Amino acid sequence: MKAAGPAIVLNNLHFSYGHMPVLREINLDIRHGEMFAVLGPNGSGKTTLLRVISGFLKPSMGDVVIESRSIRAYSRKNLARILGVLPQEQNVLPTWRVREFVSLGRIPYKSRLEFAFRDEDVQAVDRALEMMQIEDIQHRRISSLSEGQKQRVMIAMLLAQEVKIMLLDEPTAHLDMKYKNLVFDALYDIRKSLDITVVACLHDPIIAALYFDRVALLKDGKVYALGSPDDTLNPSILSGVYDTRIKVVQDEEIGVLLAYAVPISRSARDNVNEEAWKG
Ligand SMILES: Nc1ncnc2c1ncn2[C@@H]1O[C@H](COP(=O)(O)OP(=O)(O)OP(=O)(O)O)[C@@H](O)[C@H]1O
Repeated sequence: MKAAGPAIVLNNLHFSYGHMPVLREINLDIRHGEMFAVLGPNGSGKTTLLRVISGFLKPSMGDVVIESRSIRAYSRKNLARILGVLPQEQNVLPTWRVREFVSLGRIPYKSRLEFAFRDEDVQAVDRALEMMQIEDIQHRRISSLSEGQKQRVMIAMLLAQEVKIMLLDEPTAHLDMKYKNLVFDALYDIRKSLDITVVACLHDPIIAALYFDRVALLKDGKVYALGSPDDTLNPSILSGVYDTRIKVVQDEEIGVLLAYAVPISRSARDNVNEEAWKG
């Protein structure tokens, strides 16, 4: 049954590393089953925001509410049954085999006394391997995989964990175009069928436009814009966030806005008025 209220609420969230403020006045409600993208320039606070939402970092002020309860009220194990994190940097023992690693997603369902795998655990691992199309490499060691294959293994582990909320930090950074879409197509489908909420930090506004319901654009640790991809991924907002010239074209076939930064060398060559893009 769907829980009442949003999946995640951030109330007046602030975070500082020492004396350096990184997140300021963040107020967000993220709905159940929503695909929610966080975009923004390097250093704008995206990873820090995910770490605060995951409970890895404690906010200096404000609160994180997960499924209507403050994150402070959860034990680590209970939180791990609801929320799974794919960090940007993964420390994975290279000697693990793919299937063993994906099976770690079942640990939050085990007690200290019972570690045996039941049928439901085996099925969850099989489903996760299939969704990420990595059944054929399930017996290989992680150290022998390409970066893109490793990334799919990491996501499969979260799928085996059967979490309700996935926090993904640049989940497809190492993937080629085909596998980028494979990962987001899979996430798009499973969040619909399993009502999973996906929050992902991204650098690619095209992926945000293709797959995500809403986008928060961060700048200097604050929410600069929030709304649907159509409302936020426009040249005026993007140019303001990234402080460079952004062009947006409409894809007629799939009806989404595709945004990209215009190379400065090309702007100069085409004699573009450099002030015009600032809108
Ligand atoms: N462990 C840390 N200690 C001190 N400062 C940090 C730490 N981690 C990040 N910062 C600083 O906090 C700010 C936000 O960093 P964060 O990694 O959250 O940004 P980001 O938007 O995810 O960047 P990127 O797009 O480059 O991954 C940056 O100025 C960064 O240097």
